[in-house]
Amino acid sequence: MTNTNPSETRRASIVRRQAEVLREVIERAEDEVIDGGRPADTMLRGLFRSRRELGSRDRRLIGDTVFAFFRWRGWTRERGLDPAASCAVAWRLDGEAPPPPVERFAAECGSDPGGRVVPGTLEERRAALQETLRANPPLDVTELVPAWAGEQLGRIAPEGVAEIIESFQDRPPTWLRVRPNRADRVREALAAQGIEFAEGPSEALAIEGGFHLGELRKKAGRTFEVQDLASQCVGAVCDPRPGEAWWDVCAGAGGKALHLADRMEGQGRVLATDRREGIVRNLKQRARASGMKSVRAAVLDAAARVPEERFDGVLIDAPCSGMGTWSRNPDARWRTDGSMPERKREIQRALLQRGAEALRPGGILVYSVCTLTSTETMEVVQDLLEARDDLAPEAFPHPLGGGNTDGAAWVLPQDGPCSGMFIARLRKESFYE
Ligand SMILES: C[S@@+](CC[C@H](N)C(=O)[O-])C[C@H]1O[C@@H](n2cnc3c(N)ncnc32)[C@H](O)[C@@H]1O
Repeated sequence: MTNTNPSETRRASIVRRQAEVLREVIERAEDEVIDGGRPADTMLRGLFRSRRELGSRDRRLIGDTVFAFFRWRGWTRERGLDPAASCAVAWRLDGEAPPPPVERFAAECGSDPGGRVVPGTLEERRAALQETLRANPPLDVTELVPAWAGEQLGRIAPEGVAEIIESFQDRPPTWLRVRPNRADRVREALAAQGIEFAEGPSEALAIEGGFHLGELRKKAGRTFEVQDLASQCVGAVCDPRPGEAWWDVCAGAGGKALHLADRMEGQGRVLATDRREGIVRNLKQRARASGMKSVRAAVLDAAARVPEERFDGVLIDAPCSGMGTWSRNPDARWRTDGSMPERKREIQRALLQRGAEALRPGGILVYSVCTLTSTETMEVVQDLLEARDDLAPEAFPHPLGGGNTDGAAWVLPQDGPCSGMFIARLRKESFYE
């Protein structure tokens, strides 16, 4: 008769169940994300809604595995490892031993190549995996992104491609934007909840680990917004003054519109538009919850129509290929095709033209995109300057230090660490009207 320990039996059954769910989720991820182009976080949200039996630990395990799978796909799946082995190797490359359900999933497929857990530099991780896989041709850092992306990065940072790709392989912290004069309250609330944080530029705070946003809100109220550091840099480049009127053309959920209003200390006006109705509804709720009376939200297709009013400042945070967000959304690199920058360039050009029309003489136009392609950044600004002789680049201090710019700045993902962003500032000549 064998002696079975009930808690071990229970643990084994949990591991078996989690391994089964992982198998199903990774299969779905291949179909829906790679073939169907659906963002991995949207897929996971849908899955968790339909599978209420999955607890918070299951959800964390699944989420971490799916994101690691996509983060390292260029060296695993794309190099012929099967999905289960790709998951196990991805955990090691992230610097942790694969948890038992991942080990079991890989063992069932008989495919785990093993190897060391490597928390070091990207080159150390590459070398360790090279030794394990004896890959031929040898693994290269540029394989961690699609070839078109490597080529675009080479155009904006010929010497810095490897460093940018390395920054895509680590998860950036969650950044909080502290609202004016609320820094003490936010810090107290974080300390009261035992949430560790680091100080960033302009009172931005970085939280490395997970935390419960709802609980923090209960304690700190609307004294902060969750906003990536690169996105906070856009508000700094706009630098709106109290009393001004600004148009945030592509306001989305309103992160930057609220920042503009805060920087004007509520004494000014921000028209925040987006062509998507649902997101404008969210924006209205968010502005109301933050007590921001100076933000007015409206649905508008800005490529087709501009408001009658003329503005002191126009911000165009345009739709783009999103390469700057690849550390937060590692799956995006495998579902974005190389024609996207060229396709986005068309809408970016149209939005910039409309934005320029809505500026008063002497007004400021700020163009930002969370991407690192040349096609959607310098080339779009060049197109605009060729099309309109009433606009000129205006120098501004780099928002993360490092001196004055000549009218355009890169925020690189390794600078924060944060998302990557391009920001240009132009002024409309005043003698044209
Ligand atoms: C990069 S996102 C904006 C993010 C937002 N500014 C923020 O800080 O959260 C781009 C936005 O542009 C919007 N958009 C795309 N085409 C548009 C158009 N023709 N007119 C207005 N908004 C548009 C999209 O719906 C999307 O929300």
